[in-house]
Amino acid sequence: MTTLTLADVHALHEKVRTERPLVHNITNFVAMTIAANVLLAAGASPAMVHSMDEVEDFGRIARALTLNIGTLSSDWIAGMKLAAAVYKAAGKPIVFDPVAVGATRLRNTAAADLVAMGPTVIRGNASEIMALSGVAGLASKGVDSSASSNAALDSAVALAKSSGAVVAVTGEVDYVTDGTRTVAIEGGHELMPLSTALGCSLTGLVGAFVAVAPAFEGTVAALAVYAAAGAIAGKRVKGPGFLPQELCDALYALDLEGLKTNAAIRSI
Ligand SMILES: Nc1ncnc2c1ncn2[C@@H]1O[C@H](COP(=O)(O)OP(=O)(O)O)[C@@H](O)[C@H]1O
Ligand SMILES: Cc1ncsc1CCOP(=O)(O)O
Ligand SMILES: [Mg+2]
Repeated sequence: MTTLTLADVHALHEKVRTERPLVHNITNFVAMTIAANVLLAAGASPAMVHSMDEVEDFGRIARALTLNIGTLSSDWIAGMKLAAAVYKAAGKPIVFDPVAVGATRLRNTAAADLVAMGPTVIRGNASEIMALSGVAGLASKGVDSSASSNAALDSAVALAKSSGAVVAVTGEVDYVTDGTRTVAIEGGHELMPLSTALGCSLTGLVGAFVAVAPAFEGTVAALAVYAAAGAIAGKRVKGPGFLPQELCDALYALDLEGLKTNAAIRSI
């Protein structure tokens, strides 16, 4: 298998910057502003809209949909299902972020239903990917992971096989798998989990990349770009407070040199 190179990743980032794809995000209240800024800084165009009454119209103009169950309620679930059906019918990519799945019955049922609708990509932390793939007896800590991404790799592969989606499990090392091919992406910074909504924002960024590239390559590229920008930002800050702002500045300025110095992709 030929691994995506960092030059390929940079070319896809330039494609995002040139095409500026509109990404429709039904995301949580915590992430809305941070994720929108991440998408803008990386060169895409975000819309953070969740009304059921606007799904059909946005489905005509947006190039990808992201669904995030972070601040869930019953009416939002109905809106997400409608949106998933509209984008699926239009043949446009859907990225699903199963925030805190495993913590409540509402989330477990909603996540299972959304996975059954056939998302293009599922992106979550280790605990979420393990819970979604059916690992029993997990103690959920809510939105934060209590496991390493390495421990979730088998679950990610199993989930990719059972769902047909490309699965990205993030953490100290990120992994992307379609059930057959698996790559690891290194980079990022240990402060990233201490700043809220950076995972949710990455899910939005995956939406932008899969709008302009096939699901597996687009997901790897989005994670590599984010890993490099996260590493650059982490070196600039004194703590988590200004990390989102530095991350946006790093995404905005990211070039091939910055990618090569701060991220790595390897086949496993
Ligand atoms: N220990 C770490 N070292 C480097 N990067 C990390 C670390 N933990 C998380 N990240 C990065 O933070 C981002 C969010 O991942 P994660 O924390 O797993 O998701 P979530 O915020 O949904 O829990 C990803 O880009 C991931 O690579
Ligand atoms: C803190 C919090 N509570 C509900 S959603 C949310 C944001 C979670 O963001 P992330 O999964 O990117 O850490
Ligand atoms: Mg998350």
